[in-house]
Amino acid sequence: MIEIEEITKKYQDKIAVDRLSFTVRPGVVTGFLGPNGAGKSTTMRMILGLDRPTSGRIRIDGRDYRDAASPLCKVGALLEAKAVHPGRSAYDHLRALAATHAIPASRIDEVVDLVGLSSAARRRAGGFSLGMSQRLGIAAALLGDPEIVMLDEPMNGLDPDGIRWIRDLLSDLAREGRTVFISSHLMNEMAVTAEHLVIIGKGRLIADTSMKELTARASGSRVRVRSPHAGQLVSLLSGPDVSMTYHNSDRELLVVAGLSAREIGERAFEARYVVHELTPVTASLEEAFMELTHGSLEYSTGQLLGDRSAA
Ligand SMILES: Nc1ncnc2c1ncn2[C@@H]1O[C@H](COP(=O)(O)OP(=O)(O)OP(=O)(O)O)[C@@H](O)[C@H]1O
Repeated sequence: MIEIEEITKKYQDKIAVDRLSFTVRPGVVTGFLGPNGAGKSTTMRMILGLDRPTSGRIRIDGRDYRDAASPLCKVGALLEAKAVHPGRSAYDHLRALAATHAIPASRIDEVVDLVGLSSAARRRAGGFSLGMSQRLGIAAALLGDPEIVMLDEPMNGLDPDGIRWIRDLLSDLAREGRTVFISSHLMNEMAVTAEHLVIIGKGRLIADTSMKELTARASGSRVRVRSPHAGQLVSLLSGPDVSMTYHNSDRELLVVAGLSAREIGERAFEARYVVHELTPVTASLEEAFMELTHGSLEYSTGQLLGDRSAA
């Protein structure tokens, strides 16, 4: 378990992380989301003890990470895939890491196999593609068979096969009871990989919620209605708290907010209008994310324009 309590990180005048608190629990994959510059990498570096919070406290299974006797076996992390000596082979890179923790050579073979690098393990890591470097970084993170796995943008550079592979790997690790914490910009991938989400913007917590709750909350009560009487339904359903989107390109389709599918169906039935579709709309993670982080973007287009007009 990772417990973050009120951490703040300042770089001179810049507040990168601002009184952030959340807990990452074992047994589920937790996604860490936020727009560029939100403070994700800074938070991950602080969890690993690579950066010190200006204030606040981080505990790993109840203790400071720096107190752990064998850090690689406690937390396996991938922060920067390209941070590997370019002249070393993948195998030698892992062997050097293993030596610091008395990890046997058999474990190196296991992780190399697990990440699908067996045929490339003797090649220089400097010549690796981003996808291969990611696999090597993940192998290094898993080397100590850690209870906690923390990966910064692990899907970066992976092809669709690679993404599916990492998705399955992360679910397996969580199912084994490990704590799995991953950041990603790929919303749609996060939607099918993470069960729980921590969303930050400008260093602050925006949401700490399950994927299901988040998309349900963002979807509101929109309903897709398909009917040959869509025009008449607009008049029938209109009311003070109801808004409707009528598509010029598809005259049978209506999207209604403010009424449930049940209410719409009953009213249409009473007025004897045929309805071919009544679908409650669930927001995609991307839509939910945009809705939540709107206003938390460090460099949004609107903000840039605003800054210019003020100058
Ligand atoms: N060493 C540093 N010195 C000064 N400012 C920094 C430093 N590291 C990070 N920052 C600033 O802190 C803020 C958070 O950066 P961070 O890299 O943690 O964000 P992020 O969410 O990981 O972004 P991205 O998704 O773009 O990687 C940014 O405004 C960044 O410019």
